[in-house]
Order: sequence, then C-alpha cells, then structure tokens
Amino acid sequence: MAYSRVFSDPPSKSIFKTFAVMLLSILASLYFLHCLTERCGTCIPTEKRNTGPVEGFYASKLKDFESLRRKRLLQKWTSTRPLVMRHHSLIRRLEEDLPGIEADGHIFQADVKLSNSLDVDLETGGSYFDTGKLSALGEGSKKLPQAIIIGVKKGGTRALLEFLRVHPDIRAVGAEPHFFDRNYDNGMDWYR
Ligand SMILES: Nc1ncnc2c1ncn2[C@@H]1O[C@H](COP(=O)(O)OS(=O)(=O)O)[C@@H](OP(=O)(O)O)[C@H]1O
Repeated sequence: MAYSRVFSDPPSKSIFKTFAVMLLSILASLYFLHCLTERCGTCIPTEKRNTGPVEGFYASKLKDFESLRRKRLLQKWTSTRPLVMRHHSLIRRLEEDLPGIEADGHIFQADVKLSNSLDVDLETGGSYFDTGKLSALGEGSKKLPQAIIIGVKKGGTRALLEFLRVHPDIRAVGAEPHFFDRNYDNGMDWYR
C-alpha cells in the first residue's frame, strides 16, 4: 500500500510538467511562425496579396503611370529644337565618318544598323526634322518618328532605347523597323 502511494503522486506531477513544457513549446513555435510570416508579408504589398495578378496594387500603379503618360503626351511640346539640331549634327558626323552615307535633311541611308525609331507625332506636311510639336498618341496611331536611334550592331542601341522608353513623353516602337536598310522601298506609308 505504502509502495503504491509513493508511485501514484510523482508521476502525475511529472505528467503535468511535461504537458506544460509541451504547451509552451507549441506556443513558442506558433509565435515563431507568426513572426516569420509577418516578416515575409512585408515584402509583398497587402493589396497584391489579396487580389489577383492583374488587379490591386500593381494594376493601380500601372493605371497611374499610363494616365500620367497620356497627360504629358497631351501637352504641346514646342521646344524640340535641341533634339532636331542634335539629329542634324549626328547625320553630319555620320557622313563625315562613314563613307557611302547620304543624307538630305529629310531621309538618309546608311550601311549601319538603323535601330528603333522613337514614335512621336509630326505636324502635317512639316519637314521630317523641323517639327516641334508632340501630341497624344492613341493606340494604333501611325506617325512618323521624330527621332531615330542609329547604331552599329552590338553598339548598345537597345539599352539606349530602353532608357529613353522610361520617359513618359517618349513612345518607342516595339520591334526594330529596319526602315532605312531593309524596308526603304516600301515607302513612307509603310514607315508610319
Ligand atoms: N553601357 C553598356 N556598356 C557596355 N556594353 C553594353 C552597354 N549597353 C549595352 N551593352 C551591350 O551591347 C550589346 C547589345 O547591343 P545592341 O542593343 O546594339 O544589340 S543588337 O545589335 O541590337 O543585337 C550587348 O552585348 P552582348 O551581351 O555581348 O550581346 C549589351 O550587353
């Protein structure tokens, strides 16, 4: 009898202790997991987590960017002379540096790669290089470029284009049109 009393009390205490330790470990683990998920959650904006990929935070930012871009394109831009002058001097330098290049102030041909053109509006009937206005370009607008990036192969023209494309006032064509070196015979209507 005395033997059984000695054994009946200590095990219940030890079970209680074990249970308490287990409970504490579970709570600590839960707290640790909670902290981890909170920490990861700060990497993703809340709206993005709650909505689909084309809605929410990124979509609203994209809309803001698009509206800003449109708004700025709508503004009349009357001081493109520096750009025009730079273009003229670039063509002159090309003529000097690379034999075989012809330039007449409107159109020029060269044996260099003529890369992506920057698609901006032209005044109707205006000279190719003498226009000074920029207007809104809706989807599918067909306009002649106001500036052209020229460069030899592997000259870094793509990088330059991508940097310029970031500016909200600049709209660039997607693929390289290769108008002057491959599609010149198709005419200006093709180029638009
Ligand atoms: N800033 C700067 N400094 C050094 N190198 C540069 C720079 N910008 C672009 N690049 C490199 O230019 C290569 C791409 O040139 P292009 O855009 O003209 O390429 S392409 O001819 O249209 O394919 C491409 O080289 P590769 O990676 O060897 O193809 C780019 O890495």
